[in-house]
Amino acid sequence: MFLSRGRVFLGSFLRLNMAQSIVDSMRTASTGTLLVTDHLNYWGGKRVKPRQERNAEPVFEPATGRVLCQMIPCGAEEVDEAIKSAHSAYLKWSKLSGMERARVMLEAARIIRERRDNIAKLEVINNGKSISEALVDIDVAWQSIEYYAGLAGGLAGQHVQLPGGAFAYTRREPLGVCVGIGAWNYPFQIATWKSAPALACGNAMVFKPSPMTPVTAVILAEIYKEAGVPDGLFNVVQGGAETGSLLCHHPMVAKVTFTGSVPTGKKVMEMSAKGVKQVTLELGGKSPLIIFKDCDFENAVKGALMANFLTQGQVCCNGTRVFVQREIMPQFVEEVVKRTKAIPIGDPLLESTRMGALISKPQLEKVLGYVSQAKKEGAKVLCGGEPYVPSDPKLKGGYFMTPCILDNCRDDMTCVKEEIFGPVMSILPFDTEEEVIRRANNTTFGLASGVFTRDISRAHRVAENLEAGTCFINNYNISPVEVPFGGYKMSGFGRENGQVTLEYFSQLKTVIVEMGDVESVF
Ligand SMILES: NC(=O)C1=CN([C@@H]2O[C@H](COP(=O)(O)OP(=O)(O)OC[C@H]3O[C@@H](n4cnc5c(N)ncnc54)[C@H](O)[C@@H]3O)[C@@H](O)[C@H]2O)C=CC1
Ligand SMILES: C[N+](C)(C)CCCC(=O)O
Repeated sequence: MFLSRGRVFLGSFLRLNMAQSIVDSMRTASTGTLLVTDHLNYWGGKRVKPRQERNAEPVFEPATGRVLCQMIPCGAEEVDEAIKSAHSAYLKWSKLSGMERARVMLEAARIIRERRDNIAKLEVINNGKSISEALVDIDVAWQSIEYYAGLAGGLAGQHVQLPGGAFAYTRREPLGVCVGIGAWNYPFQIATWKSAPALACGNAMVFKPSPMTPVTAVILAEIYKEAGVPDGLFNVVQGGAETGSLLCHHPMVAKVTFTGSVPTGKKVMEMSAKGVKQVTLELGGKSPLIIFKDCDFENAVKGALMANFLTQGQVCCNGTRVFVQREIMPQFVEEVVKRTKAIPIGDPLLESTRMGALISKPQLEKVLGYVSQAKKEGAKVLCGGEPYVPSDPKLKGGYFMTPCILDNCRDDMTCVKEEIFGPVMSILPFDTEEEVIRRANNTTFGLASGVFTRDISRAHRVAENLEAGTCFINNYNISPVEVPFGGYKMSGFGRENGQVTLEYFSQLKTVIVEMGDVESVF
């Protein structure tokens, strides 16, 4: 699979050619040196050259602002080819036993584990997050495949006895060709969270990454192929809204699983409704993190940082509304500001870096815009919220900013109501449990929530009353693949991870068997 051909150096850049192992070459790659010229589409078991070069969009390396590659969107014919290739693989894959599918998936998980360092590096170069985080993302990715491989052999129906010796049984069957549409914040991990349960159930998938992060999903496609899936089982089509909408409208698609913003999620649901396709929507959030005065203070401070600053704050489930009980507000603010100021920002490929670059210049500007709007509305910036230029000259064109803490916030401020998707924490004081639950739930979102307290009754009472798909007690933003993840309210529906996700990628057929004679009323 990963044929190693000679590298071509262009000036000081490392240029990678088609079929050359990007992953293997990552060992020597550093920030500011990589150019990807491989074809980024993948179907029928191989990388596919774009049919036309029209509408190419440059893809940037966030840490340097340099062009990393071109993203060339797929048109209707290409989308159709990818879906047909998926359908033919589906016909073979769906006939295998769960155990047979599991064996192939375990091999894919093993290959990812073996190449984790290099896949993580490529993710960092395309996404801008720190390598320490990207390594965790890749681990969560192979764990997800391993987990669903483990469940594949257990997929089964039910036997039901009926009168007169008749009986019925149910077969748990796949849906067919599923479409995955991903966001740019966890490019490789999202592709596995969607494909692992889909493939375990016997489906095929056509995956469209975000146009800003096109490079690692195709590595996953190559790894699945190397592990032994039939050609066409997992395909990658590149593109933005237009390609995404071609996928959602295609009559051979049975289901769409989407991660991204609420407005796009609504469109995906509308388009899917026309073909009565199932949908899973994993959308944004504005999650509350509630810190009671009886918390373990050290853990609560760590939790607040974890809830806000992973992936430069570009995480859907972030706990960006940090409610702190008034009595501990001064100590909390002091400690959280001290630690936020100490976060090392810079070259995301350095092990010591804890915060890299935001995904794009427009995203950086949007986040900085939220900070100035917050100031106008009366919030006080305790630290950060400024563009940041690292001392390393190669990073001067990167999209960096200093992580920001906002105080003097009110529930009606824009920074408290809207998803910022950047490193901006809003701190809000509260007095009572009843009050904080009401305020925490006063949002159209409902993805996640968190509570720090030593009082176990209170912890479970708060968890019960928060309107969100996840509640973290005394931690935040850990992502065990064994438990369901997904939204309440406008944060979406359907789940990813956990056993229940098998339900979202399979359907039950009832088979009724008569053992006697037909009793006809005619
Ligand atoms: N919940 C989450 O994890 C994420 C939330 N967001 C939020 O969304 C904002 C904008 O980010 P975007 O990447 O532009 O999110 P988006 O929701 O526009 O895009 C997500 C995915 O949907 C695709 N898409 C866009 N329009 C489509 C259409 N009409 N039909 C089918 N697919 C379509 C995109 O190409 C991308 O692959 C962010 O600033 C953030 O607030 C963004 C990414 C992830
Ligand atoms: C991995 N985790 C839990 C921090 C975030 C995953 C959800 C997302 O796509 O933003």
